[in-house]
Amino acid sequence: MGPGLFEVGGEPLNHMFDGQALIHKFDLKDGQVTYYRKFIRSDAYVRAMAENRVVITEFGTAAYPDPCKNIFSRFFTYFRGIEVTDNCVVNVYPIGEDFYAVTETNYITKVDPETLETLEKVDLCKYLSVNGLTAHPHTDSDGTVYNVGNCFGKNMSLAYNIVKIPPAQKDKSDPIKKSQVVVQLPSSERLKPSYVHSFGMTDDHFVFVEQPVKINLLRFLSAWSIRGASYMDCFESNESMGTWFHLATKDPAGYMSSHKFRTSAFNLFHHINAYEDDGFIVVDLCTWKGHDFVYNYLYMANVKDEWEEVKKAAMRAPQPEVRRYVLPLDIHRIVKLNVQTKETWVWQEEECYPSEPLFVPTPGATEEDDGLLLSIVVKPGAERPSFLLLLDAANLSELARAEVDAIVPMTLHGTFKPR
Ligand SMILES: CCC[C@@H](CCO)COc1cccc([C@H](O)CCN)c1
Ligand SMILES: [Fe+2]
Repeated sequence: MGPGLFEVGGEPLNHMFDGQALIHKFDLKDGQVTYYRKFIRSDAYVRAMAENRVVITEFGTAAYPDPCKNIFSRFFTYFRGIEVTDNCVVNVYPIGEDFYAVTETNYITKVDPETLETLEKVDLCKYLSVNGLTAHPHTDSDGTVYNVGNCFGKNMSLAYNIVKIPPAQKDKSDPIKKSQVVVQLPSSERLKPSYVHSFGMTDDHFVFVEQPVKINLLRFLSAWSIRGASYMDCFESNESMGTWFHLATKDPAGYMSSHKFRTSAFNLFHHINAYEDDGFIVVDLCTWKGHDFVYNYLYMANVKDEWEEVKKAAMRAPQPEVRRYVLPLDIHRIVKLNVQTKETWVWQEEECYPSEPLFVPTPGATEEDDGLLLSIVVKPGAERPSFLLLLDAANLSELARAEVDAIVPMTLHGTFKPR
């Protein structure tokens, strides 16, 4: 899938993601490759061709009111709200035995993978409480499709919904009719959910990265009454949140509210990989440093100059950086991480909640980790619910514990005072 037409009725489409959806097929058969392509007959495309103008507002191009309509009908058009675009310019993927061309709104378009014909426009809002789904689903080996999308509904605080679409049905019914929201994730800011382009999935977990590129809902939900607003006008950067990682379990599906992690600000479009390793979730991402929206560099104007100039300008734009984040699944433990070798040592025990460990160096020590770690551990429900733990700071092996006959409420910080 990709954009194939950047001008309608002599009017340019402003942004790379506004181009009208063109589906391409390279057919490899008997040593021959045959290339086919066809414009998707989305409503956006069909109506633009019929009226010879941009009728449906695209990602970075606002549709202008119908010049043939009088001022009153144009006035009421504004208040009918946006006609969400179905220009499925981004990807094509299978759901059950069908193939859908998609963008990131609530409209997906069933296509015939043989003839590239446009078959049916499907409104996901009929089956799911989402305003859209990403163009990057994950598909399990059994054909179950998982995806995530913004949900502007409700009280707008549960802003991201992970959905599950079952595999092809024996009774040949449409799997989309059996799709469901399996996890709801909270937004860092009630009225400003993050733009989401993709997510991570391991055998047992979902990884959702909440980036500092925000959709200003007040602008988005009112924008269409303001002349000439497009989706791109509704984004803004949160300059203080950094980037948040959220985790959820897959089966049973559930948000892990205690597993929130935060790092420096970056734009994220594509997860590379995510897998589980020895109690950690390894997340590989293609990141773009900073909170300014990288899509601001993708206006067509930036690529219409002389090609050498365009290439120079592209090098001045933000550059992608592959990053690996390793998230601990069990965070009720004491971890030592050698930041050079990435080697880790762990002390943990079921239902134990250790305090911040205190380091006590061995007198005369020369090695930085030659000494003891002291931690006050709370073990709710145990016969002796609290103990002082002594660990060898070099490898976190337990040297001793002193159980006390009292419930020690959780502690924050402390100091070791030598005799
Ligand atoms: C304010 C942003 C709204 C979200 C949908 C709500 O979940 C994105 O909406 C569009 C609309 C048009 C084209 C696109 C393209 O897919 C972008 C590039 N992948 C996205
Ligand atoms: Fe993408």
